Amino acid sequence: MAIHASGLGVRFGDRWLFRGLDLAVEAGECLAVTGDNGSGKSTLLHCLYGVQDLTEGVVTVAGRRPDERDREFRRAVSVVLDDSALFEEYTPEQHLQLLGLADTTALPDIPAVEMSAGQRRRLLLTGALRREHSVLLLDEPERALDATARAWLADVIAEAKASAAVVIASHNGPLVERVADRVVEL
Ligand SMILES: Nc1ncnc2c1ncn2[C@@H]1O[C@H](COP(=O)(O)OP(=O)(O)OP(=O)(O)O)[C@@H](O)[C@H]1O
Repeated sequence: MAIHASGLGVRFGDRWLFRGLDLAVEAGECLAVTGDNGSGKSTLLHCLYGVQDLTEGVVTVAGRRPDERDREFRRAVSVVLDDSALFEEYTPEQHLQLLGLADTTALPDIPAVEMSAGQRRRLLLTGALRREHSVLLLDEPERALDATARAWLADVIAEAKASAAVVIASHNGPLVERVADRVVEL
């Protein structure tokens, strides 16, 4: 099982965001996490990437305890959690070169700092989707994308699912409908 979690719980102060959550996702599957603003979707993805401590429960991702400082873990797990993971002075081509990939994005040849929110999002998603991975974690991947880019996104997630276990947090009904095999509502 690529992602296995049992009895997950996160509490901030005296409020449990979620508790007693069990998850199992294998390669070839996409789990969508849905729920209102503030229900804990991003927090759950952060737990799966090891950047948020659990209050309760046990989780393994790609056979390991999530820890973003662990090279082997990072090698297996591709993520887009927010838009901060860009080098502001680097162009799309330079970003993709860092991953050993050719630039096929058709994004403008300008530094990230000058790009629009949707262009930044597409660059991050392209890097995460095209680098090798066995687990893919995407937090609101549709954020800032126009209709054309949302259609592209649904296609590339459906493709990625063939060889990876995928978890997306999303507010986008059509995307969830298209790519998700199962939905967990927080
Ligand atoms: N480190 C923290 N300390 C205290 N509260 C936190 C912390 N991180 C998140 N929260 C709270 O937990 C709740 C859930 O946040 P989270 O970002 O996981 O929700 P979400 O479902 O992703 O929301 P959205 O749909 O708006 O993106 C929010 O009320 C947030 O303020």
